[in-house]
Parts: sequence; structure tokens; C-alpha cells
Amino acid sequence: MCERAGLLAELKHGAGCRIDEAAEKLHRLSQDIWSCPELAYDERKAHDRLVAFFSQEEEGWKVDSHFKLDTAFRATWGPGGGDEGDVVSVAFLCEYDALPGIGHACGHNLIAEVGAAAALGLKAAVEKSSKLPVRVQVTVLGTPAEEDGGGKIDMMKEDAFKGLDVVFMAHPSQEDAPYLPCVAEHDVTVKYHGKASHASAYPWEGINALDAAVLCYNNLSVLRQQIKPDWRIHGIIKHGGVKPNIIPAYTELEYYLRTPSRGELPVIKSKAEMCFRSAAMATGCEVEVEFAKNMFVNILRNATLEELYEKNGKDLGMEFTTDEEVLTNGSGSTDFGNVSFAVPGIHPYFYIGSDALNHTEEYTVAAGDEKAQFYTLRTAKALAMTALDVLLRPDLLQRVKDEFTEAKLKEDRLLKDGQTDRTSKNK
Ligand SMILES: NCCCC[C@H](NC(=O)CCCN)C(=O)O
Repeated sequence: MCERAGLLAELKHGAGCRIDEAAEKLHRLSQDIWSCPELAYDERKAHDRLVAFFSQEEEGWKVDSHFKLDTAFRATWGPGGGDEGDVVSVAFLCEYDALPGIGHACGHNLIAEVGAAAALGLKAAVEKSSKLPVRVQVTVLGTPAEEDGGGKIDMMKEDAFKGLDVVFMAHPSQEDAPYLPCVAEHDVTVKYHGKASHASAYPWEGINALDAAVLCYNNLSVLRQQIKPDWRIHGIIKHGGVKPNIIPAYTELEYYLRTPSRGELPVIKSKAEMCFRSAAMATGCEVEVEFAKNMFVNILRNATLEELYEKNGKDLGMEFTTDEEVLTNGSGSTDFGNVSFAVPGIHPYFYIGSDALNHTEEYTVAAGDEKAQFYTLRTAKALAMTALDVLLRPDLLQRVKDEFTEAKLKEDRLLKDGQTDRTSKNK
């Protein structure tokens, strides 16, 4: 074995040992987040718990609480790993928001644990070696509001990702996969304003905002038949009136519009908008159409990082899914997509010991189950090992960066040319 390969194996082993050593307190961390689910932008206890973890339970971290957002944080360590060489900045992202009514049904408590664990592992490995070709800075970014709003996008607008060379996070799922297609998404709130009236005595005096909402719902359901099979339109009626004998004067709907790539979003948005407005026209209501402040985009893939992660995962015993349907069908969306256009990174998925599906009560149970711990820490080890691969081989890091630049240029060109085809398959 050449000297570098020997050092790499030793450092990867060291990262794994550190993660195992911290297993109990990492479990406590995710349990505390799991048992107190908090919604987007309101993850106060999770924020405080993570800040305490890095400032009190762990040594050597510089912690910025309320970093850029009230419930975001940043913990940094380094530069370490030697006195010479460029500083390479590696970040691990933690999410920790839950879903209304069903708690941690997307397992973001485990995302927080993976991010914290991987950072501990990488720091320990780097601390032990003065032979690295680069100096290393390890950053943990606590990124709120993935389930609603897109905290990472807010943080990007505030330059929170500036200066990072590579970013990692991992998301709980039903299987291990270095990449699964995430779709672009733009959320919209539609408000209808009508006129109240006694629904039995003088209904002709009213303007029915619920009729507008129902027509809007039906228009969109009809539109769904004419859109591409991998586009998604789904929504709820948030306000549907207050009493059967009052003609509803106000209704509100919330819809998520999704397409495989960011370039297709304007098409679905303009089609949906015709549905919103025609319902208003048919009923005589006024309509307000409010698109969300942040639009989630598809993930810009990085084949080099994906391959390294897969190799490390396999070395740790992961069996990656080969199910073509899972590998090609779009799933949900993530604000990591936006990050992936700013910094090279990966967002692999990991099995948590259960076949339960995300966004169900069963998944909430699975995300809090002790059984998930083995898989969560194994994922953290694979991420730390992947970081070590690129830190020990500057040529690999350069390849990661070149690939990122090329993929981004290609996507930007497609977007500029108005091509609305799937553009994220740059692997
Ligand atoms: N509408 C706000 C964003 C919703 C994001 C949410 N994300 C996930 O479920 C994570 C899946 C990662 N593929 C979604 O509904 O897609």
C-alpha cells in the first residue's frame, strides 16, 4: 500500500472510531430533537440543543448561534491538519424542522445527528494528522425550515455558504442511494375575496369565495391530466368559509407546483395561474396569487462525490438500491438543490431500518427508534470518509470543482436557451 493510501485508511478508521465513541451522546442529541418537534423557522429548542452540543459537550468549536437566521447556527473548527497548504473548507448541514401534526415524519432529527456525527469524525481524523496536503476547516451549518420556506435559500442570500469548498448532508429514506432525483418546486398561496350574505335568505347578494376555491381546485385537477407525468400539482384548502349559512367571503388555498428541473417551473406556474384566475372570473371574486419568497431547484449532481460516497458506503456494508423506479422517479424537493448550484456537494439518502414511508406517522416512529442509530452513524461515517478522500487527494477535489463548474454552466446555458427539458442528469 502506498503511503497516502495507508494514511487515508488510517484517517477513515479514526473518523469511524470517533463517531462510535460519541454514539451515546449523538443518540441523545437526536432523541431530544425528535421528542420535541418544532416547525420551520421556530426550531428554537433544536437550535439551542445543537448549539449546546457544539459549545458545551464538544471541545474546540467556535459557535455562532442565531447565525443569519434566528434558528440557524454555525460551528467551525480549524484550520487544522498541518501548517502548510491551502485551507479547504468542508461543511456538513443539519436540518431539524418537523411537520405539523405528525412530528419528525421526515426524520430531520437524524439529519441533524448525521451532520453532527460526520463533523466530529472528520475533526478527530484531521486533528490526528499533520501530514495532510491541505489545511482543513470543518463547518457545521444548522439550516432551518426545509419543510416550509427554505432556510438554506435565506441563508444563501446572506452569504452563509460563501467560502465553502464542499458541502455534505444526508436524508433518511427507505433505501441507501448516493443520489435520488429531487424535483424543483415553487409554492403558491391563492386567496379569493367574495362577499358574505345570508345563504338562505338572500344568496343572490353574495359572492361565493368557496365556489371560487372549488373551481380552482377542479381546474387544477383537470390541468393535471394535461401535464407531463413527472410534474406535480397538489394542494389544500386552508380556509373554506366559516358557517354554512354565511356565503363564504374569503377562502385560501395553498398549492405546491413541481417539475423535475428548475427550467420547467415557469411553464407549470403560468398554466396554474390561468386556473386560479379563471375561477375568480367565473364567480366574480377578487383573487390574490402569492408565490413563495423562495423557489426550490433540482439538485446539481456531482458524480465524483457520489461515486466516492458509494464506495465508502459499500466498504461500510451499505447495499445501495438498484431499483430503477426508485432511482429515476422524482421524489420530493429540497432547498439543498439551491445550495448544490452554489457549492459542490451531495445529498445521499439512507435506510433507517424501516420500510415506512416519509411523511407518515409510521416514519415518525422509525425516526425515533433506536434501530435507526446504526444506519444513521454508518451514513455519517461514509460522509466523513468521502470528505477525507477529497482532502487527501487535491486532484480529486479539483475534479469535484471542475465537474461542478461544467455542470452549472451546462444547466445555465439550457436555462438561458429556454430549454425546459430535464437538465439535472449531468452524471
Ligand atoms: N414546500 C416546501 C418544501 C417542501 C419540502 C419537502 N421535502 C421533503 O419532503 C424532503 C424530500 C427530499 N427529497 C417536500 O415536500 O418535498
